[in-house]
Amino acid sequence: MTYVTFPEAKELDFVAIGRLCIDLNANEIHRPMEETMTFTKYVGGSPANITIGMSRLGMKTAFIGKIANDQMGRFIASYLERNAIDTSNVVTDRTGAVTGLAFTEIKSPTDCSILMYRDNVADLKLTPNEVQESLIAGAKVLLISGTALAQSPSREAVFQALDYAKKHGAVIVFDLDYRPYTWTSPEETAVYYNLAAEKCDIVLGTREEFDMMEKFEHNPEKDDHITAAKWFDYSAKIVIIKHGKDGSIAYTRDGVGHRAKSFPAKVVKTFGAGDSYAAGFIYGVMQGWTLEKSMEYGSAAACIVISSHSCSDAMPTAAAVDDYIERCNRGEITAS
Ligand SMILES: Nc1ncnc2c1ncn2[C@@H]1O[C@H](COP(=O)(O)OP(=O)(O)O)[C@@H](O)[C@H]1O
Ligand SMILES: O=C(O)C[C@@H](O)[C@H](O)C(=O)COP(=O)(O)O
Repeated sequence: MTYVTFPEAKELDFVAIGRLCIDLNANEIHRPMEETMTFTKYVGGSPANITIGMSRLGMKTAFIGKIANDQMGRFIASYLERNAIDTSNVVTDRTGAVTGLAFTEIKSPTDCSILMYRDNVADLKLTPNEVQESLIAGAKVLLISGTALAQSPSREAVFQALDYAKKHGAVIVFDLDYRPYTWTSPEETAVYYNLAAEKCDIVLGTREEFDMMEKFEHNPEKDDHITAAKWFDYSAKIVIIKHGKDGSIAYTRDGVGHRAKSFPAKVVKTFGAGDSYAAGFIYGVMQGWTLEKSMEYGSAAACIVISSHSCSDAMPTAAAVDDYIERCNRGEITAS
């Protein structure tokens, strides 16, 4: 059964809009940030990670965003280019804005946190008139990410991109990617998330992220069915609610909740799971696979990334995901 139809005659498979940042992942793991002395630098930012994941899986990709006019911004642009991502709509800021930094703390495989430095960041300065209509017109999928809605003018740039995607028939994916520190109030957050979600074909988020969106709803039991059903009155065809290592459920308009098996992983850190899952899942549905198989693919990609030190740089190729699934099926990989 096909739940989403992707436009065929478009040369670009996937374009994402949102933040391009730097992850600084602790080298000395299993200790608090206070005791961490060295970090490894990677490209970061959830939509950037997903785009790198899609590119590694063999998809033709592009990114719409804004980078700082400094060494970090140039590092990001060159990493995207080396990963075959079209950067023609990656704009350089001219106002002195900086690159967002995410310092990660890896206290244990289950206790990880992120310390964000996001004052005056370039990514939130993308303006609507910098979004290229022609790029979105030529793409099968537009992915938006919630953090870009946190401030103007990036917020308006995302709504402009949504408008172009609707006009040109791109499938719109919304990764909720809720990062509270970028927002000023829960009410503002819920309003803008809901306005954007109304326009999207596929909505992906954790239970906690959907809870945030239900600020003005009545769902006391945090029932996934109730959460998903709301979006089928708008544009959504698939709503995925993720539950960490307990897996995820994809709801469809027929009321069915599709579940897929998850895989064991030797977990180094928890972050990066959602981004790699999104890349694997979107890749799968674009191949015409069942939702279950696509979710499995996303889960296996997530296992590879959480077993690694980075998010972006660890994004697997299709051969690596296939190999991981085969090794799990042969019982060669066990949980940590
Ligand atoms: N410890 C784990 N072991 C195996 N798979 C995991 C683990 N944590 C996450 N995953 C996989 O990654 C997916 C997304 O993870 P989740 O933690 O829900 O997202 P996010 O990183 O956005 O919070 C899950 O649905 C699951 O398939
Ligand atoms: O999104 C960011 O700015 C930081 C990411 O690069 C980071 O590594 C991360 O948190 C990944 O998010 P997740 O996949 O939702 O766990």
